Amino acid sequence: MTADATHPDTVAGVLRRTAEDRWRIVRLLPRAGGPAVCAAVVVNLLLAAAPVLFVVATSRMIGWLPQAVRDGVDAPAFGHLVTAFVVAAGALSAQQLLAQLQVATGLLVQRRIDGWVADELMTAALSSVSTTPLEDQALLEQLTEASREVEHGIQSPGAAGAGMLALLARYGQLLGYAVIVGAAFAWSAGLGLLVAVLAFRHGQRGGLRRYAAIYGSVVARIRRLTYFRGVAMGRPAAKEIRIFGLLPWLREQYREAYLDWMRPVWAQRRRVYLKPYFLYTAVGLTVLVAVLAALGLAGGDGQVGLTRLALVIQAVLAAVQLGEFYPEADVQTQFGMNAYRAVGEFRAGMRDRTATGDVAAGPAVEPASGRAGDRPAGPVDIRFEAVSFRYPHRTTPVFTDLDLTLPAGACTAIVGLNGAGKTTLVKLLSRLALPDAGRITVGATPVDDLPPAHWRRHLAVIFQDFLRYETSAADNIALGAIAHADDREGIRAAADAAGILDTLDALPLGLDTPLTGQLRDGVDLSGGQWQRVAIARALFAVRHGASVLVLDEPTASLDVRAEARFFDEIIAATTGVTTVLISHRFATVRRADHIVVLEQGRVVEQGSHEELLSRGGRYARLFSLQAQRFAAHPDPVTSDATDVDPPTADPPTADPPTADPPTADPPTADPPTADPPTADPPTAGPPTAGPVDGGAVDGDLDGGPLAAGGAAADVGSPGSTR
Ligand SMILES: Nc1ncnc2c1ncn2[C@@H]1O[C@H](COP(=O)(O)OP(=O)(O)OP(=O)(O)O)[C@@H](O)[C@H]1O
Repeated sequence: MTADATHPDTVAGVLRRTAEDRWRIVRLLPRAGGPAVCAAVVVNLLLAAAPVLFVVATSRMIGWLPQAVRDGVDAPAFGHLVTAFVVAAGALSAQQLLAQLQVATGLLVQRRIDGWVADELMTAALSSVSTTPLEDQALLEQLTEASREVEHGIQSPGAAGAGMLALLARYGQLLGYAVIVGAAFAWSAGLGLLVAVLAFRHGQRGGLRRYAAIYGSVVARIRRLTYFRGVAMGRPAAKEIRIFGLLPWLREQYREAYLDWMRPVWAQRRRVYLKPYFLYTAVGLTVLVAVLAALGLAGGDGQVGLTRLALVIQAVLAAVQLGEFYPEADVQTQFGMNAYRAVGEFRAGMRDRTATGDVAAGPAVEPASGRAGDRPAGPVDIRFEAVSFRYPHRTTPVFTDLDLTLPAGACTAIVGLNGAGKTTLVKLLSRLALPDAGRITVGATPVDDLPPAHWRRHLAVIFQDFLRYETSAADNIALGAIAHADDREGIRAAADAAGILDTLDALPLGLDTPLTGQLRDGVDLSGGQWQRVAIARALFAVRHGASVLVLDEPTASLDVRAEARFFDEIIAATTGVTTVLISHRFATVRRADHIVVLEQGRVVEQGSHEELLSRGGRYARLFSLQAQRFAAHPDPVTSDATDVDPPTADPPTADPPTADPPTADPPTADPPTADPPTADPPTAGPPTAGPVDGGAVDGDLDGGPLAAGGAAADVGSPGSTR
């Protein structure tokens, strides 16, 4: 916890920090609503009074008992005895009932506060335009701590609020017992009792506070521990753990992470718990013994009657019990306060980004309103103008002065080796990352001038790591334009265009089937089927007004037939929409209107498939390489020509081996020394090892035989179907 470091560990510093934290929690209480807080306050005050009343009533019973026994049942003393008994029994019963009410009202207060804090946290987490702040380690740590407690609700800010109210009952009782001792015996004894019990409490509670400070300082280590536990128990890793026999390795990692977390705690536990506990217990016992000794002496002298003696003894014994740990309040207030402090620090951290313009004036993620009707008058060019971008904590920029145009209503394919910056380009386009320099314009308007939520309503982006929502198939598609979730016909049309409708219709509940094996009647899909569902989500967004469609590796999980039909069935369904297609597969990109080759954050080539092939540069070589792979590794699947492209449309002569001649590689674009002609012959070796241009390993390209089949088969066919 960084806040701990800002306060010196002196008594004044501790008191100040505790007061600040508690005040912060008190200020949260109104979030639970006036009636709920009032009810909780009343219950806790009554709970403070009931045990005190019980002590008073039973003491009076003891006081009347000798006389009642002496005078018989008809005497007034017996009546007093019975009255005292009834009051004591009533106080005891009320105490039982109030304890239940304390739990119920506490839970109500807790849930309402936690709901509000969760909203605040979510708003803060989503307040930045880009996702860059969430890549900041310190900020992420605060978010982790804050959200973990809010989510589990055990040591949450709401639990701290309820715990604070529960303290009213405990300290109310303590005060009541001290007043009894003061009134029945001596005010100095009452004060002494108060001091003694508070000293015991400080020994207990102070230890917890110090423990929490250590716990806060190792929160990052807990995340590692949680991570390994999640990997070991979670479904996603279950296959690899079994295949690679990773259990012993995981066990060791978990053990190490656990020891790494606990060692600082163990190292300090004597300082934290033992020594202060002995110290404060000694102080408390001394004061207590003095009070009891004074009482004994006074009783011996006959200065204190039976009722008062019973009162004082009972009050002292009951008060001593209050020097202990309070299970309904202590852990909750300590860790709940820490969690709320983390919420505050996280919100402040996100606010700091305002200075750099990274936080939207309003909520960056606003509820999706209707997309239809919000569409620009017509598609317009999107331009990257001298855009530079570097990820935080990275020294090398991804882009330096990038200039690029995405023509309006056309399909632009972006190709490039791994790490070339393709996904980052999409992040910049959708403002999930903000340029360090340069600008992106939509028509004549800089994208920065558009409210992020407004701009994003025009975007339908499916990233490589698209989300698989554990909800119905229909919802998975409708989430592309949530305001139109009731457009069942549109959902079916999008699923149909993505080629997944028949599969979804065949599920147990059709489109209403939950797409998860974790739920009753739920069914999980294959990777390729999921990819089609994600594409359907984007198509549904387009149907409802998105005018820019971005698909990052849309065919990565599609089989060869689906990949071959991708353009005809999916891209054709979005005619007139400005489309960006990112793919390593030439079978996917070759029919795009415009192809851009990215390399190390620069556009090294662009044009149509035919133009780029005839230029004989980077694209032509990569394309040829995939074709050669196909030639070298014919795949039985692709030999089913009817599923790919008809042989007639694909004359072998259209893409002769000479498509990649040494002479087609102009020295200016690609120095011959970096890419010697002999380095790329058809028989140059295994495809994954073939060096391309200055040693760049093209094995990064996802150009397996299946992809190459489509690419090779279609060379020379008309460029675009759009
Ligand atoms: N969140 C991040 N933080 C820091 N660096 C990043 C982050 N994401 C990507 N990078 C770096 O930015 C560069 C471009 O990454 P990007 O994901 O845009 O490449 P890509 O062309 O999409 O790659 P691929 O084909 O493998 O998907 C890489 O060097 C990568 O290491």
